[in-house]
Amino acid sequence: MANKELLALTGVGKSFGGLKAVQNVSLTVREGTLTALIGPNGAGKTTLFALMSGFVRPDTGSVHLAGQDITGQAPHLNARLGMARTFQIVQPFAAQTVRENIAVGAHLHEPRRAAALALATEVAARVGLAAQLDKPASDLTVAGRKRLELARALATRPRLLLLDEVLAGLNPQEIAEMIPVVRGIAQGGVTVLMIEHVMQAVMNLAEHVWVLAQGQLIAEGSPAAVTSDERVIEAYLGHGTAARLRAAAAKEAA
Ligand SMILES: Nc1ncnc2c1ncn2[C@@H]1O[C@H](COP(=O)(O)OP(=O)(O)OP(=O)(O)O)[C@@H](O)[C@H]1O
Repeated sequence: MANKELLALTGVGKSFGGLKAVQNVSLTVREGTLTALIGPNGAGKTTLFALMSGFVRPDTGSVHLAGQDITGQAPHLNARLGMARTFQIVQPFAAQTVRENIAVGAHLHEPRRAAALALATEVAARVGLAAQLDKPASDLTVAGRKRLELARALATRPRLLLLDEVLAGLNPQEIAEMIPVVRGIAQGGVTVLMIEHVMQAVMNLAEHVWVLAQGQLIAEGSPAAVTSDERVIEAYLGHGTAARLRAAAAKEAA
């Protein structure tokens, strides 16, 4: 039997002035899945995350979390319902330790300081930051900051985690090290939806992929299916690319 619907978007749209950043997007994220949202630069992915999580109110359509209408509801209320989000640009409290930074997330459900710090320690182990807990956040490398961003979100004990390019800016080795961290989070029972440009990670991790181009969903399916979809190739590489690639392959085979 298919898993329960956790997040459902119906006809969601948002314009900025004359620019239709997201248009009529409907999709359903099922509980316990690890899925991805991909698309060329400026396709509307981050805006769609903002619409899901309440940072931006949609002009049209609705957003439901576990059956509850949360359309336009403020992010901190959505966080209480179990939705956490990371940001592309990581901004830790630089002077605070890694443990204290993670505890900020833990305070969502845990008012007691000692308990929040204990949860921070536990979460740090899940993202490979256990050895860095007492360092100031400013000492972390880019890869470390990405892990910290993940840990802060995880410390809110989310049911649904929205990851906005957690692999951006990492080198191939750091990416390879981060992939099992993300998989481990999903295996721990958190539903994960990630925006990701690193296709190796999408192929490796996602069981289902949505493709956004110019604000609209143009394809969805398994990673293998969407990356061989002509509309997707054209959206990334420009009109006529699929035909050119086919012609080049035919020429090579001849
Ligand atoms: N607050 C805003 N005001 C005006 N325009 C915006 C705003 N936020 C996003 N946009 C525009 O909406 C479009 C979609 O942007 P968005 O950041 O959602 O795309 P993206 O797919 O996340 O891109 P990238 O992969 O480059 O991060 C872009 O043309 C962007 O310039």
